[in-house]
Amino acid sequence: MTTLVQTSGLERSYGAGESLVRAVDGIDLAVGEGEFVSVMGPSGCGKSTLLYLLAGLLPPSRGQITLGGQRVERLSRSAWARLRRRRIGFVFQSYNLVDNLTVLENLQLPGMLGGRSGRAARRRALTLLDELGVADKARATPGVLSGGQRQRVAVARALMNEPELLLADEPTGNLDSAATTEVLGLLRQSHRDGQAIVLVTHDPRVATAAQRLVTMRDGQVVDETMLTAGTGQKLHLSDVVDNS
Ligand SMILES: Nc1ncnc2c1ncn2[C@@H]1O[C@H](COP(=O)(O)OP(=O)(O)OP(=O)(O)O)[C@@H](O)[C@H]1O
Repeated sequence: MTTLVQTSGLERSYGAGESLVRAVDGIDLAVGEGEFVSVMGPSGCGKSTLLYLLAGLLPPSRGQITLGGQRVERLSRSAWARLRRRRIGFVFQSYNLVDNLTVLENLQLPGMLGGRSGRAARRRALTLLDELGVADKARATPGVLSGGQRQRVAVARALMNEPELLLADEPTGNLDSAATTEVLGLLRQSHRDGQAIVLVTHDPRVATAAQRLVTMRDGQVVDETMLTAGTGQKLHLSDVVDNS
């Protein structure tokens, strides 16, 4: 498998002196093209920080990040923003949709920022909304949608520019069981279509949709388990008990 993203000695601290927190403390992680990796671990172990570092939303304190063969850890904010628009999709637990835009506009905008014409962005947005089962909500604003529908829209937005890497931070954290199943189905389908995914979750059911489970503790990777994709067959849930 060709490596898509790789970190080496990745570190990120917050604060200084006695209040210094080593949120990510020396992580070497490689994710292959089209690979689906989930990350679990107790609350505060650095999962979100790791994801934000991979997205260039936070600069590392130390270490390297290589994306598609390019060293990216020292890119400027604006260079990261350009790179993210083209190559990385991000799904947040709290959806982060723009409330005063319609669903269609929420997708069209990043599509246009990613280089599509208004018409092409609209076409792509409508196709995605259709594939993700929320086409009938295109003209609604996010406020009238259920949590599950909002997260479908957020996944669609993340996929607008056909990113090589989809990063998802607790995408089902605010959803009930039925909506979790729906969003998980979308991620699985997207992975079957060749999408590389790194997913942070507290939910073992969600984690086992991946091909590989990475367990973190205290800012470090303490275990990596290969899963039988989507079945969790090789996973012993007692090994990944989430203490949060
Ligand atoms: N902006 C910040 N300033 C200071 N400390 C922070 C900041 N963001 C995170 N931290 C600290 O860094 C550590 C890792 O936080 P992070 O949110 O990455 O963990 P997490 O595993 O994602 O937690 P959770 O599962 O609760 O979301 C925690 O101790 C947290 O309190």
